[in-house]
Amino acid sequence: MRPDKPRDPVAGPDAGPENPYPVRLSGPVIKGFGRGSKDLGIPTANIPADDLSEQHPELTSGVYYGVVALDPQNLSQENGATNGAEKSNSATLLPAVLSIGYNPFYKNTVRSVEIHIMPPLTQPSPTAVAQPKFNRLPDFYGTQLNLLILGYIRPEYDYVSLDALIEDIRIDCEVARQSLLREAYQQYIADDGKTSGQVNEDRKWLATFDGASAKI
Ligand SMILES: Cc1cc2nc3c(=O)[nH]c(=O)nc-3n(C[C@H](O)[C@H](O)[C@H](O)COP(=O)(O)O)c2cc1C
Ligand SMILES: Nc1ncnc2c1ncn2[C@@H]1O[C@H](COP(=O)(O)OP(=O)(O)O)[C@@H](O)[C@H]1O
Ligand SMILES: [Mg+2]
Repeated sequence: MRPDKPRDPVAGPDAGPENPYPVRLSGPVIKGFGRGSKDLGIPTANIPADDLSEQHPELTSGVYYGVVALDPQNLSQENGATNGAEKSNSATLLPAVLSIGYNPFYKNTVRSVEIHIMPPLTQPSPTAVAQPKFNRLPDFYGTQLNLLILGYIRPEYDYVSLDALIEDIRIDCEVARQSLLREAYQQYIADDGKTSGQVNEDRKWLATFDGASAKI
């Protein structure tokens, strides 16, 4: 059960991602149990978790933050995730908060990787208020998703109620946002012209789909 104590406003060191982060994950967006939008009002893009334990033993079950890119070739033109960009080769990098594990509140028997994509950091946060509106984009099932995990937030918990789970995910969104707004993390999303070699490599990887490098 979730411990009854206040949450830290940020997670991970201010200086930037610490070993083993950044961690790269990618896969096609698949169907989950259909609860994210329906039960919680919080859509999560699920990607396959089959090889996770072998490929990434460092990713223990829990909540993480990072940056995602969706393959622009597979997104419809009206999809908000492209920020109105044409159905072309330009990938948008967006902040994300995700859960890896068995969702103890729902007692799943299979592990899942579920990513909630947040609005750009330049927009006001819709989850900073007590009556949050979680970000909703047009559906993008089947689209390739690249994810760079930059830090760990907390373990997964069971909750006394659905409202308590939703409130903790709302706080996760705020922790992810405040964590990513730090200079050493923001450079993964917004190119300030000062990015170092490895950060550029990670940004390039994020925008690469099926061997083709998309423009960012
Ligand atoms: C940031 C974040 C944190 C989450 N934390 C928990 C948690 O602590 N315990 C839990 O049971 N589920 C947690 N979840 C998972 C939700 O229960 C899950 O998104 C929901 O069951 C939707 O599943 P679906 O994609 O299969 O429909 C979290 C999800 C997100 C996006
Ligand atoms: N902000 C968002 N973050 C993640 N997925 C979103 C978002 N907005 C819309 N979606 C869409 O909603 C789907 C997830 O909804 P969800 O209710 O969790 O269903 P499922 O159980 O199939 O994962 C995603 O696969 C994606 O197509
Ligand atoms: Mg989902």
